[in-house]
Amino acid sequence: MDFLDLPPLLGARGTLRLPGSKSISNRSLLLAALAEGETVIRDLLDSDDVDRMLEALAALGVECAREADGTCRVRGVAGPFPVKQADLFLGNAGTAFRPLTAALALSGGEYRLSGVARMHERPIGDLVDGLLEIGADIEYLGNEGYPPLAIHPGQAAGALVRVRGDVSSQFLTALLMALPLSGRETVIEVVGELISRPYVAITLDLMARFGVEVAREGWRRFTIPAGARYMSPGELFVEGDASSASYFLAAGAMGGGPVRVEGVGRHSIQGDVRFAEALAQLGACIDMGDNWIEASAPEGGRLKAFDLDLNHIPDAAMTLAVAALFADGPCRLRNIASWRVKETDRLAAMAIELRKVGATVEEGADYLYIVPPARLRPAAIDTYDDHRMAMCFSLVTLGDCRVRINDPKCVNKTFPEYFRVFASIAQPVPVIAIDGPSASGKGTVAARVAAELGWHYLDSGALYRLVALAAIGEDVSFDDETEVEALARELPVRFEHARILLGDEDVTDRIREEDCSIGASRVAVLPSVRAALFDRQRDFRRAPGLVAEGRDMGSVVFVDAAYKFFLTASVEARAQRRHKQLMDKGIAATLHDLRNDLQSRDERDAARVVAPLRQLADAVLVETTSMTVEEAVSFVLENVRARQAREVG
Ligand SMILES: Nc1ncnc2c1ncn2[C@@H]1O[C@H](COP(=O)(O)OP(=O)(O)OP(=O)(O)O)[C@@H](O)[C@H]1O
Ligand SMILES: Nc1ccn([C@H]2C[C@H](O)[C@@H](COP(=O)(O)O)O2)c(=O)n1
Repeated sequence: MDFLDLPPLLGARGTLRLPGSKSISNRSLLLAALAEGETVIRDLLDSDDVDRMLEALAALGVECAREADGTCRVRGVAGPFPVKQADLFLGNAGTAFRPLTAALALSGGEYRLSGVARMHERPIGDLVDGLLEIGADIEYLGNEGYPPLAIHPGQAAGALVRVRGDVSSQFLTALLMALPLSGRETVIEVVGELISRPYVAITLDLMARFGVEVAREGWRRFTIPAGARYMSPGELFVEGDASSASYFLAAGAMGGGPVRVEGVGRHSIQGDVRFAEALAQLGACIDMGDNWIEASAPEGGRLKAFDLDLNHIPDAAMTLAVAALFADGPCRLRNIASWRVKETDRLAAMAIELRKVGATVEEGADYLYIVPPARLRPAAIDTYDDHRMAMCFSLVTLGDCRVRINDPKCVNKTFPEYFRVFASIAQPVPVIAIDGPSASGKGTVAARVAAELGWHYLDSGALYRLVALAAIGEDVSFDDETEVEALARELPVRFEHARILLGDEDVTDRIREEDCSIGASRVAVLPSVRAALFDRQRDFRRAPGLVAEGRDMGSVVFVDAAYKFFLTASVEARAQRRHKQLMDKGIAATLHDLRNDLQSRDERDAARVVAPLRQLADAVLVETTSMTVEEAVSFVLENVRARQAREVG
């Protein structure tokens, strides 16, 4: 399984340009295709769902020319599609599948529409029923009520059509966009309460831009006038995606901010801009311009607990489920039953994954009740082939908590560049990685640098020494990888101030003895032991920062460390330092033996296949043979501070 590890963050701030709205992109493409004249669509979203729509339109005889800058020129066919036979694969793109079903039912041809397995689990029966009512001929090729579909030439002709509004507003959208093809006056009556109304508002707004004005009586009855024909508006700009904006606005509210998104603003036609209002209700500071929105943390720092009906912003509401983890009390998200028929059953998926990071969650038929944990827990998040799950859970990192996002490429559905853009506003908890050979002084220097900065300190070598000690205690051979790995996974270790406890035993000095030194370098060559200690080491990364020392801090465990050093000294100097260190502790050793032992450990550490000791190209060399401890500490601190100053400047 492909995955992406995201580090814990100190905060978020910055400005970004949003990708185009998926809803507007796919609606615009279809309307431009059915219209008379050429439409130049600017800032079209570049994503999987839009690709599916473009492929379908090409197969149906519509010329669409896409340019690198996000412009797409569509030569409209001025009515039903000219190609009368086609087999269309629409992936998991609901915004392509539903409207095309309706438009093809009125195009008088033989068509087959299919998608990925999940698309075949998403209901379409209510739309098909509406189309059958007006004379369309549609056949289910799999399960009744679900894709795939075969559409045959029918007599679809308008008049009166009824459609349910309480499962997906896309059914109504599909009928609205397709029915002008009949040329007759058609009335659509919504049965049941219409959900996600803002999405229908987008449809009506875009239809009007293409010259078709729909008369609306509340949200129950819509009349398409006789003789309605789509006419190209010439040029059309796609707004930034308001649902995608929600992750960044939430990041600003949860991570200090300000975070500004460009591409949507107070005149947006997308309902999800109202996510900003919801955030404001949680106490976030929101500012809005014509084409931007900005969010910062509440005055008191913490978001307020909430109980909200979120029917009007079903997609952006998912972001609030993660925001609930940052609230000052339990939160309720109500009226979100539509989540169950989206890319996955989002109610179930969200509940499962929120629990993984420590929340207590009650999952109702149409609500979630979320009790935030006192402290978030690192977890590997499953994303269910749902782009929004992946994007939402990236925000957990703002709780000083690392997360692993499984199958991160699912964001390609709507926002292929998401993680790159997220990284551009993220402020990771900084790491100073100090690697080097034995007895070079890296432990002494790292501990002092950490104390000076008030950061956390990781002595990664101690973990390998502890594994060696556990192996000695359990009489396990250092070469028995399976047994040693099991010990490494279960290691009952606690770091308490300057003391190290294994179980209840204080082993701070014991692990420095020679048998543990040699054992540590032997167990450290075992790949599964290194893997077993990987997350344990990464858990030391906490605000305000971490100084980590060892052999592979900069190369493997904290590859993204902001500051990397390679601290070394001649083997002679190191042997003398170790000799003095042992003498001071009253431990007998000869300089000759220590020198040999250091050399063989260095060779083993440098020669092993996994995570060998080496100086990285991006690590600053600290050659300490003729430096005092104080000089080495000052060198590291000055280097870090100089770079911090450059970054701020
Ligand atoms: N620049 C230095 N000059 C002189 N002595 C030093 C210097 N740096 C460290 N020392 C001393 O060398 C000894 C070994 O240092 P330390 O234990 O920090 O090394 P290390 O690289 O962490 O070793 P190991 O990898 O075995 O854990 C300590 O007693 C320390 O005080
Ligand atoms: N990141 C690390 C840290 C240590 N080791 C190995 C190599 C050493 O021989 C042994 C003990 O380390 P020390 O306490 O001397 O720093 O553990 C490693 O492979 N990777």
